[in-house]
Amino acid sequence: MRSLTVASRHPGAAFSTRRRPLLHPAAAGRDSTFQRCWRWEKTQDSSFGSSLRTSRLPRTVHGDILKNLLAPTAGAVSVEQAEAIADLPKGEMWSVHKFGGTCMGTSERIHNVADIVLRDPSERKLVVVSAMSKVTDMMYNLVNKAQSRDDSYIAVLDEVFDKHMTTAKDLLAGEDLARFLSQLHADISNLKAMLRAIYIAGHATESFSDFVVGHGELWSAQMLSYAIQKSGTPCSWMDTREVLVVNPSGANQVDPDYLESEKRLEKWFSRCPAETIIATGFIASTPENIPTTLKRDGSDFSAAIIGSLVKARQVTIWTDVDGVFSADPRKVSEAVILSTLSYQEAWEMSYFGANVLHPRTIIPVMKYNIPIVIRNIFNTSAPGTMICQQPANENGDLEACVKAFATIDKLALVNVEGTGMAGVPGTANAIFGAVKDVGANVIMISQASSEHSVCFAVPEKEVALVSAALHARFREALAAGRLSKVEVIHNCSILATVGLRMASTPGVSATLFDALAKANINVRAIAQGCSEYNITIVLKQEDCVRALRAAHSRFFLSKTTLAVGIIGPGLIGRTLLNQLKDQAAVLKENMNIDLRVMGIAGSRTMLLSDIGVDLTQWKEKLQTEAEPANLDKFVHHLSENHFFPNRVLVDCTADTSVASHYYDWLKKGIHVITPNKKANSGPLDRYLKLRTLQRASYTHYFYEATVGAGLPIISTLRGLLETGDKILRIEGIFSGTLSYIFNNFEGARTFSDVVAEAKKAGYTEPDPRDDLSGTDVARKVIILARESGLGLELSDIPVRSLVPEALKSCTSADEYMQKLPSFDEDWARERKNAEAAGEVLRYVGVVDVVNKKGQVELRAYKRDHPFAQLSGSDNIIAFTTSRYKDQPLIVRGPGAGAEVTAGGVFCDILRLSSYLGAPS
Ligand SMILES: NC(=O)c1ccc[n+]([C@@H]2O[C@H](COP(=O)([O-])OP(=O)(O)OC[C@H]3O[C@@H](n4cnc5c(N)ncnc54)[C@H](O)[C@@H]3O)[C@@H](O)[C@H]2O)c1
Ligand SMILES: N[C@@H](CCO)C(=O)O
Ligand code: NA
Repeated sequence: MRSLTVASRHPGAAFSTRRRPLLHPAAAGRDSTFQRCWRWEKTQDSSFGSSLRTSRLPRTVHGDILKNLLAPTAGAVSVEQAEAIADLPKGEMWSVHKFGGTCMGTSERIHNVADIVLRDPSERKLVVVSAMSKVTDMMYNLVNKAQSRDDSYIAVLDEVFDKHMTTAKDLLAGEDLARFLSQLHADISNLKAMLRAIYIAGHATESFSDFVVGHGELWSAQMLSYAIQKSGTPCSWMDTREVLVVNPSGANQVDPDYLESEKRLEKWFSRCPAETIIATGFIASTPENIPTTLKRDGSDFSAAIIGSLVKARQVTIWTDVDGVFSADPRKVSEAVILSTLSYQEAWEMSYFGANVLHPRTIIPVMKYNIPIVIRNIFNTSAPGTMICQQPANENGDLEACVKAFATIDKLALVNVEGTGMAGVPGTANAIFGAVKDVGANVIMISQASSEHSVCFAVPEKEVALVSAALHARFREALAAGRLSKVEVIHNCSILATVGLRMASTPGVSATLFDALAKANINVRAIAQGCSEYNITIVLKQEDCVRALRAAHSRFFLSKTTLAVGIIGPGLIGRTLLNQLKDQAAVLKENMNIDLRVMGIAGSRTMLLSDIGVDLTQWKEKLQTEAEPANLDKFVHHLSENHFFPNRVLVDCTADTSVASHYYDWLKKGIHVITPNKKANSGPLDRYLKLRTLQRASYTHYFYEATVGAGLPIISTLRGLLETGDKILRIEGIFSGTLSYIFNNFEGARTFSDVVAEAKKAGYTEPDPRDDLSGTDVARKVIILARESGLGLELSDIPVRSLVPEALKSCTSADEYMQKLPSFDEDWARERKNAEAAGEVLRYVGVVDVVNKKGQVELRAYKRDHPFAQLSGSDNIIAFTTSRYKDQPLIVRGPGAGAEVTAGGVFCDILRLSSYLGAPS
């Protein structure tokens, strides 16, 4: 696979390749790596080629000239080597290699190629080579210049000469060098004469051009052959125009004539029995012996055809990538090299933009089950990818059924709809006839069996013509209402999932669509042929990379990648960031969960990252690299990062305005996790709207830490409800702060001291009056009440406030804390009254589900009551239900504090990961 470039499916531009812009800044940083991994193949039918092929001379005239010109190279096999061999040597002993232009780029590389060939222990080796890199383009260029009567073709030809002369001088010596240079001189002077003729005529025929261009291969084959001979191994070179016979079969395509080629090959072998043969790639002859080429990827094709003619043991295509990737590694950093691919899979992959091997390259070898191995010449330790009949590593699991993913961008969907199509033969014919008439290429087609609509994808640049043609073709049907519309959906992409064994394995498509649904990706159209090698999905172009990553991670790594945005790096937020920092590597290693904090937003500044903030330095970076906080920009940054299929915002503020955005975030497909109680205890209609939206979508909203911090309160309640238990009453101490205060308000201690201590310990809300006023507990009661199905508002809960009337008007938490000691006397009195009765004070909340009520109050409990036994910031929550009627289900433990709360939020993040497909 040389590039994962999407080739346009336009008939005329079928094989042009274009380098895509780098998509991932992280990938840009690794440029050197993927330079190596993703080579951009030179285009052999470059723009020069097409213009050259338009003018034609009568075959007989220039055919003769060319036959004569061919004569000098026909002597490539030395007479001394000629020896009659009765049978063409075939079978297991042949190993075929193909080295592309990059492999043959310099004398050093040619030397390296020679080494690789010599190291192959096969009895017989046939090595197909391309021209040195850039030479084919230079050759087309000089023909183009000559036919446009541009004198500078001579300079280009000199350049070509110099390049080969310098390389040969580096590589060869003595007689070999002299022989090569004399051939080179002869060829160049022939070419000069020929180009001069083209210059005078002002045009070149396709055959003239092919003849000129093919010299690149003739020279590289000779140089390699001499280089191998230098080591003492007999080696001949083959001008494949003598052997390979092909017939033109349409625009830019040829069909090999296997029978004729086999005969000629037999003849060639009878003259030259060498065990190591270097053959020219790309070039061939017509049945009339007129030089031609095998067009794009021609050398791969040459190797495959020759491989099939000699029934080779294996065809190795040497290139500059380690093998075929499971997806474009620029888009999916976790893409893996596939050890095997079936012929059909390789075929599908190349069609879908992964330039694995041109499909036609596979046809000749497939017939004889000859494996093709793609290997990296710059990394010979990599085993490469073997394309063969049956993938070798079958382990029967679902994941192995899907081999790879590919994408095609810049498409439009066309939808032709109407009731008049059903049961009317010829509708499809009329639609696609109109499409053909404007020369557009149809990439996928989908029609439901109701026959109510036909939907198909074409390249975006062709859709305007297609739409106009369809409107013209169906004007009457549209006017009469037999067709309701011809609709175009722009900016689409295709995601293709490829795998031979999808056909026989249930659940593949379910898994695929599940991964997409969880990444909140909308599927516009689907196509799967009955071969089931491929499931094609059309989606919005902006979703394409995310879809690719979601699907890839689901099948290949089960790695759930989650982009996390953290809002409010206060006590809980920063504790969570530290916990994430400590645990991220373990999660990645053991659970295949890749958590990336893409941004941290405080109230004044925010820090954004495209690949994930370095959590060992987030605090410093939030100082030095931050920008002014802007929540819209922050959310946009997270949602527009298409490299991460799943996004979650973690709201660690206590802010009502932040909470008011949850609805929009969920709507955008961003999951929300929070310890902030404001959304669930705010206005009931808003809460219900939020829950309704979330329940109807694939987005998740988790808020375990809003009640009892890290204690499993919400999840316990959910478990009871979802399994059909009936909640009768929930009663408990829900405030860590107030629990701490009353557990420690003993002996000589003053109330204000203990409050200050709770604040210092991180139990209180940012403003401790939220705790002391009972509002915080009331919010928790509301959250649990609503969770239990009660439609209560915060104002429905009677609350006993512990904030003295005089302090309610304090403008800040600090002022409140300063003034609090003046009320210590009052508190001491209340406590003593309780103690006199053998009781303790506890601040409790009640959800009375039976009577649909909630309540928050300060109560006195006997010393032996479970509520009197608490310590620290313990919460205790008792669920009385139909099943737990006599003895309530009790959850108890620290219900406030940085570590336990952040731990509860972290737990929600992992819960989300497992909902998204992380292993349990
Ligand atoms: N402390 C606990 O034990 C505990 C337990 C359960 C739940 N909670 C909840 O956790 C949340 C955080 O509590 P905390 O103790 O960390 O509070 P905190 O005051 O230490 O942190 C809140 C942070 O949010 C920032 N912030 C406020 N508004 C913002 C905005 N609009 N945009 C960006 N940032 C904003 C603040 O600057 C601050 O850094 C609260 O909702 C609280 O109810 C806390
Ligand atoms: N301030 C809260 C934090 C936990 O929600 C408490 O004291 O319980
Ligand atoms: Na909890």
